[in-house]
Amino acid sequence: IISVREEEEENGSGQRDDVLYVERSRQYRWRCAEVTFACSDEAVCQHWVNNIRELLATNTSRPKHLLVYINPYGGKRQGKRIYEQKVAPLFTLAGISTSVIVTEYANHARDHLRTAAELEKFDGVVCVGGDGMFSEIIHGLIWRTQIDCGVDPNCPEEALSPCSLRIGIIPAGSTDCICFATVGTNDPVTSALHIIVGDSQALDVSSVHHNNMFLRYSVSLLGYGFYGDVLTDSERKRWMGPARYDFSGLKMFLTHHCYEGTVSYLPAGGIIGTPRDATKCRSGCVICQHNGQLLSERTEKYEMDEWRTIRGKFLAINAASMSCACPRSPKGLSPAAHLADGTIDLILVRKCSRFNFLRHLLRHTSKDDQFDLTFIEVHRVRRFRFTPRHCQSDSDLELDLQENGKRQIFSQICKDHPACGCAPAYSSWNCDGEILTHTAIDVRVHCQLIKLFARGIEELPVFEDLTNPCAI
Ligand SMILES: CCCCCCCCCCCCC/C=C/[C@@H](O)[C@H](COP(=O)(O)O)NC(=O)CCCCCCCCCCCCCCC
Ligand SMILES: Nc1ncnc2c1ncn2[C@@H]1O[C@H](COP(=O)(O)OP(=O)(O)O)[C@@H](O)[C@H]1O
Ligand SMILES: [Ca+2]
Repeated sequence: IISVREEEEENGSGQRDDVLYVERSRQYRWRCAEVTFACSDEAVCQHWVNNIRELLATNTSRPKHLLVYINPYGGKRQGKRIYEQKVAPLFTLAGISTSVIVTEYANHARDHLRTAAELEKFDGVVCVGGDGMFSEIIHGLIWRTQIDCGVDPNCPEEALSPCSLRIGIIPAGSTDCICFATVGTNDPVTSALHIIVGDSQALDVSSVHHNNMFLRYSVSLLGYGFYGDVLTDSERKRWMGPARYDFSGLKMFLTHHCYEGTVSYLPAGGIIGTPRDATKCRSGCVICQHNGQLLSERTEKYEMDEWRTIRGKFLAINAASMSCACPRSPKGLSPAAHLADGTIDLILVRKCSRFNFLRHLLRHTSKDDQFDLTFIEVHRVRRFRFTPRHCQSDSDLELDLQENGKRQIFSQICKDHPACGCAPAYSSWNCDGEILTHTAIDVRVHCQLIKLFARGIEELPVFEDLTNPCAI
């Protein structure tokens, strides 16, 4: 139930109650529906209304005051309109009060959250925008929480304090994969209803460091090579809107650059689940519950796991903290990844032909397994490091020089003179849609650090039969 309102019958014969409630619709969408109860005895009617209101008021998981940030420039620049027309009226109906901030510049929301007075008077934060805007919000919120709890947010070894404020995402960006992968659809009304009913979904957050210096947090995709290059190229084409990713995607597919480097990772031992599982992370996921519990009890256990190292030439290195499902790929980059199990799926795409890379890409859009190819490796990890070949340690470099002295010198020349048309030595990291300033990184997962107003994707009934209320 969203809310209830009473009305006098027009002919004065008793009273009517209109109950607004959530109705499930196709493809994980939710809608606001209305049912009217009438009674000739006004006292009985009033009793119904009071009871429902009391029940709603005592429900502590439902938010009453929300802090809303709108990015007016995300996606198709419709954030403000979407919020005002589709979301605000529902919040009003549900009796939720809001403080709304329309951002004026990049990082406005992040900086505001870091310093906002009386943050504790809110029950949650709402982000109207895309993955980049969501990233701003978590950077503000996580930083603020650590300072308030006396934890050093810059130290890579610190156990971070979980954030108590939940975050709601109203999708108004270009990819919106965090919304899609936690709700099942990118629909502002559905997201608003998940906020109103007070849903809660924990989410893992990865911290990214360079030489013990904090760079950023990530919740969806950390991608080097292909996805890094697509993002770098697409930023110059923001005027194209969300289509910029398809354009740059095709361009970088044709460019076909591969990058050399070393990946080392700490496998996620002792947990259940693998990246090749057929079971997916769904509402109330038992794997997330089990692994989350395990991690909170035995932190020293996985300290004993051994680091493994892989050197090679890669078209892409993708670290998916969640499935990264989005409208472009409804099953996502790592279909069996979990939202809150404390692990990342590390996907290595080794150098291969354009034809083979296309086969891999196309499988993101069909039911075929994108990992079932000889040049793909996937590992479930808790921590990983990456070093591009050209900034390895001196001893590594000496080894490389002995191996291939001439190439080393030539690639340096190429880096200084990019016009020579030779392949670049470095890509960049795409961190939830933002470019990282460093290529050598150390990544660590913080299990269930934040919470969303969502419940994970719901298991669909075998037949999505909307005429049968029992089936939904
Ligand atoms: C040929 C079809 C290939 C389809 C492959 C699709 C895989 C898509 C997986 C996308 C994972 C996205 C993970 C999320 C990233 C976002 O954080 C991030 C920021 O989002 P925001 O703008 O909302 O703030 N978004 C992105 O980095 C965008 C990545 C989009 C990649 C699109 C790639 C398209 C590839 C097209 C290849 C075309 C080859 C055609 C050859 C004939
Ligand atoms: N008022 C603003 N002006 C310009 N940029 C902004 C503003 N508010 C937020 N941003 C930035 O816009 C970028 C893209 O936002 P996002 O909502 O993710 O849209 P998209 O999905 O289209 O990339 C983010 O990096 C965010 O920091
Ligand atoms: Ca995870």
